Parts: sequence; C-alpha cells; structure tokens
Amino acid sequence: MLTVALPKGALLRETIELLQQVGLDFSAFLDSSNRQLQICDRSGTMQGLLVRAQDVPVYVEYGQAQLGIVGYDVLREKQPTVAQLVDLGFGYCRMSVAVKQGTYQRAADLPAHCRVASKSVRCAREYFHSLDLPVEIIPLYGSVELGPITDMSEAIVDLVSTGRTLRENGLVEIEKLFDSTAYLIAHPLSYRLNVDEIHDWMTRLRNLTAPKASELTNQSELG
Ligand SMILES: Nc1ncnc2c1ncn2[C@@H]1O[C@H](COP(=O)(O)OP(=O)(O)OP(=O)(O)O)[C@@H](O)[C@H]1O
Ligand SMILES: O=P(O)(O)OC[C@H]1O[C@H](OP(=O)(O)OP(=O)(O)O)[C@H](O)[C@@H]1O
Repeated sequence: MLTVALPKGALLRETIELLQQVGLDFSAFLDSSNRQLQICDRSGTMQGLLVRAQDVPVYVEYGQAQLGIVGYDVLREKQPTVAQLVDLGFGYCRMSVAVKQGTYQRAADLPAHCRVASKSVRCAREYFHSLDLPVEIIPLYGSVELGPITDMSEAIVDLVSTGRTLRENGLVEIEKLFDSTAYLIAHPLSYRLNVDEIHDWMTRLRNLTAPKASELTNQSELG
C-alpha cells in the first residue's frame, strides 16, 4: 500500500479536499479531536502521515512515504532529492522581500551588510548572493514581520499570500523571488518501483488541477 505524507497547517484542508476528489478520504485529519498521525484512508487504499509542512520532503526522501504534498517554497528551501510530479495549483503564495514603508524601493537599494530576517534562510541567502549584495541573514521561525518593526532587520524574505500581514504591520513588498503552489512529490526509487500506480494517481490529480498543473516528464528530474 502506498503512503502519502500530508502537510499540517495552511495546506491541509485543500490537500484533503483534493484527495477526496480522487477517492481518498483522509478527512479524519481535519477533526480537531483526532490525535492519530498515521491513518488509512476510508477506502483502505492509501496510508496517510500527518507531518509538519517542512517535514514532508524528509519522509519522502527517506522512503517512509512514497508520495507527499508540499509547497514549492519548501522544495526551494530544502532542495530535497525527490521527484516533483504535479503542480497541484492550490496554496498560492509568493516568496518576497519586504521592508518598512517609505524606506527602500528595490532590494538592490538595501545597504551592504544590512540584516534580513527570514524563515527561509537558503532562499534569502541565494537571492542576495545573486544580487551580489552581502547581507546578514537572521534565521527566525515565525512572525518574521517583527524584524523591521523592531528595527532588528532592514528587510525580510517571507511568504506573502493576501498581503494582509504586511499591510497590517506597515511593510511593503519590494521584490518577488518566486511563486509557490502545492506540489505532489515522490521518492524517486519508489516512483520507478510503483510507476503504474503512481502514474495513475498523478493522472487523476493532474486532470483535476489542469490547466494549471504541469507534469515533469524529464526523467532526470526523477533522479
Ligand atoms: N499565507 C500563507 N502563509 C504561509 N504559507 C502559505 C500561505 N499560503 C499558502 N502557504 C503554503 O503553506 C505551507 C505551509 O505553511 P504553514 O504556515 O502552515 O507552515 P509553516 O509556517 O511553514 O510551518 P510550521 O507551522 O510547521 O512551522 C507553506 O510552505 C506554503 O507553501
Ligand atoms: O499575506 P498573508 O495572507 O497575510 O500571509 C502571509 C503570512 O503568513 C505566513 O505566516 P504564518 O501564518 O505561517 O505564521 P508565522 O509567521 O508564525 O509562520 C507568512 O510567513 C506571513 O507572515
């Protein structure tokens, strides 16, 4: 039986609703009284693991789950050795640079050696490296917007979805690093071993999410 790692948090409800449309019922994970982290879907077809969003690629990389659903931002940050099978088209957000209103207009205007707070340290570092601008990245686990508000940092690199958190904290977005949506990922070897079964799920999910979805057909992507 295949196992899928599902992300707690912002992506969970839409993930479960999407899987319901292909006949996999993991709605027990939405029940706040449920504390079970590993369940079988109601039809007994697939096993599900409920994990933190950042940990989805870890379970897939180690082969404990053959499949996973995770935000593209996490894949960019963690660079796991997994196959990116289908862009599922939901969970849209973008990774952006933001600053206090009325300070800087472009990331390139930030002073060298300034501080940038972020939960996505690798994305932030790579972006400023690409600008050839040396900065000090301050790693945080949340409420990143407080960086500029408290004057701990000049800028942040963070996810923006509606933009409400930035607005309500007097910050503005000055650059977009990349867009992010949820992806179906797979363990590369499991993909090869279960190619028919996984391909079947891929096709069903892709048909649901088309036209946004894009399947990676390049075999090198599958490791
Ligand atoms: N407004 C949003 N803010 C954050 N993430 C979003 C948003 N909209 C969609 N997402 C997606 O949801 C994923 C999970 O985000 P969530 O905020 O639940 O977890 P997290 O803060 O990354 O991790 P944790 O809460 O476990 O520390 C993100 O990786 C991203 O792909
Ligand atoms: O543009 P918006 O729709 O306002 O969403 C963006 C906010 O959501 C995320 O935080 P999250 O809710 O995960 O909380 P956290 O800062 O504690 O991680 C992200 O880090 C932003 O702070």
